[in-house]
Amino acid sequence: MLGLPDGVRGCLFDMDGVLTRTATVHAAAWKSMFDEFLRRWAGRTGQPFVPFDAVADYDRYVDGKERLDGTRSFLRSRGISLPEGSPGDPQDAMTVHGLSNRKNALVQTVIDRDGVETFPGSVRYVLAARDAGLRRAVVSSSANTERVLSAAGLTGHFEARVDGVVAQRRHLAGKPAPDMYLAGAEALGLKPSEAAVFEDALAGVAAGRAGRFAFVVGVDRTGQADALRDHGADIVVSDLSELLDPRDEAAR
Ligand SMILES: O=P(O)(O)OC[C@H]1O[C@@H](O)[C@H](O)[C@@H](O)[C@@H]1O
Repeated sequence: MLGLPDGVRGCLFDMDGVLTRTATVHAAAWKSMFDEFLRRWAGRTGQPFVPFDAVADYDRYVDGKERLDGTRSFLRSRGISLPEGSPGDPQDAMTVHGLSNRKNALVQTVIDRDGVETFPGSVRYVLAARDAGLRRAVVSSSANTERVLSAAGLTGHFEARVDGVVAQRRHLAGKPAPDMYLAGAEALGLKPSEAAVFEDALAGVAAGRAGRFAFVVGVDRTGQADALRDHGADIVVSDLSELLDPRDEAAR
């Protein structure tokens, strides 16, 4: 049913890049923040300025991870060590929290200004899953999940949400650890062997694999199908509508 193996009773959807067209908003905000920082860092250290690559660096170090983990992971890739700082740090502070706060301000400005677009094929899939009696949760590293789902008009489509805010409150390890997806399955009353994971990020498919979920669907929006498979996707599609029965699509 719906392109899923028998025995699957629920779906765990990542949000940015799977349900909503917000992965590009995040990638642009990361680039803008890191390039500002890297210019300052080059001026301070005398090393050349090498910009953040919004595709390669984003996919490898940042995508799918909680905000602070993304900041730490990219800085580590450049051999840069900054103090952690604290959550209230100003946006120009040269700390992990300061850089992360700057990136979040950029994301929120764009979301509030431009709103959020969905992927129509994903919305059709979620509705088909509901009609088929499958349970549905959103499992996103983003602390802006509630805001994004609401701006996209999707809030009512899901029975549970495990996001960056919940993960912090419950001390859940971020993706690529499986903990957030395990919490999503639990919130739906399902075992991992009864749930499918839908992910566009390498860290996310790795989390699905690590949690031994029934099925991991890799959603390839950027031409990284092989990498999604290598990190744990059982199947890769470019849009969730590919998993829908064309007859159901015609009737919808
Ligand atoms: O900064 P936020 O909204 O808490 O989101 C954290 C991360 O959430 C993930 O869903 C995105 O793939 C990342 O790009 C993003 O950085």
